Amino acid sequence: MNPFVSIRRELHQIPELGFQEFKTQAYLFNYLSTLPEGRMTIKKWETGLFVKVHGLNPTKTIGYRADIDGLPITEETDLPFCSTHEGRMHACGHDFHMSIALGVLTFIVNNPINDDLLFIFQPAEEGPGGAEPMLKSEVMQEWKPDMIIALHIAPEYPVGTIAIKEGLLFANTSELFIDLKGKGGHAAYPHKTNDMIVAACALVSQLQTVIARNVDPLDSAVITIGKITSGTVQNIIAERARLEGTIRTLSAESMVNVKKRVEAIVKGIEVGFECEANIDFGCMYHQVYNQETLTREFMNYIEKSSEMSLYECKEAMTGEDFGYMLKEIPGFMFWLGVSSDYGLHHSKLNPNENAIEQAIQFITSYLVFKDKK
Ligand SMILES: CC(=O)N[C@@H](CCC[C@H](N)C(=O)O)C(=O)O
Repeated sequence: MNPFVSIRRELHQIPELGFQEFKTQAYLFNYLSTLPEGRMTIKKWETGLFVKVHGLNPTKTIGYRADIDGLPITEETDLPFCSTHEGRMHACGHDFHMSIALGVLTFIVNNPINDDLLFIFQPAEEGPGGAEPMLKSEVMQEWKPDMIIALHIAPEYPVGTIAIKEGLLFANTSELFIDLKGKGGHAAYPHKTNDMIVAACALVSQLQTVIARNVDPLDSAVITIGKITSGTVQNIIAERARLEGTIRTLSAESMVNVKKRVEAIVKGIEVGFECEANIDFGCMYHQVYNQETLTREFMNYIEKSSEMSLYECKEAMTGEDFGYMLKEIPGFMFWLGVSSDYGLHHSKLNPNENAIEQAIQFITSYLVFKDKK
């Protein structure tokens, strides 16, 4: 078996949430310690790592970022190497991202190029966001790369495909947490209570009118409520409800407008249901915007290669805090086809592992091409 497939399987078994990636960090660190000393400098940052691979005669530094956190999902794949952490799963492919990054890093350590490379193993991409604080860290300021790249697995594309576009690739995002507090009581006396389950249901429906009626149909936005918590038992009217969700917009202006509308609607619920409401917009991610020249050059490189097919995709409503890095450092992100029947954030996501070796070879050859360019 390809060693980086084994590594992926080992990492797959130990998914950890954002800023709790202690075992993952130790695993990465231990692996890196097996590589020849002298060619690398490793610096720990929170639960992540910066690894500088020293070039032979550097004129620039190329950054490569891999995110390392898992999701609060109970895995349902039945794979022999499925998650050993209850209620946690690498359901967004970060196990792939890490093993591919280690494969590329290993190749370059053993076959040095002229330029320096900076590998960034970043915690907390799923939230609350590790990219922005990592970018502001002293290490990054000292080792700031001249360009930076990252990939994300794409279950919907076949292995051997890279999907990418110039400019906007991923949306602006904001988390959304809404707490409602009313008056609970006996199920048989609704007139003496303010039922927060009824209020929460009304709120979910009304929030969808923001997308349908307040956003230009030629723009795009999403409000998803992914979790509602409320109630204690079947015959008690719920005093509290909590809605957890996310807002996505293609433009930064739309995000401001959508948030204003969310606030107005929540105010209306407060008045209409005589309850207290609190909104917390949680963490926000800047859009992922691919720098045009570097992206076009990469696309041309794919087209000339026999290893990968290029698919020029549309932008997606997914979010990625890599957007913060791209805001300050020119570069791009791309989708790597891994053909899985189940999508990202699904408990049965099962990406095709053949994509790992292919990606390592392709990215390595691209870095060699970029060397000294
Ligand atoms: C690629 C991907 O799936 N990223 C996540 C990022 C989540 C950001 C934040 N927790 C939010 O929900 O807004 C995504 O859900 O798109």
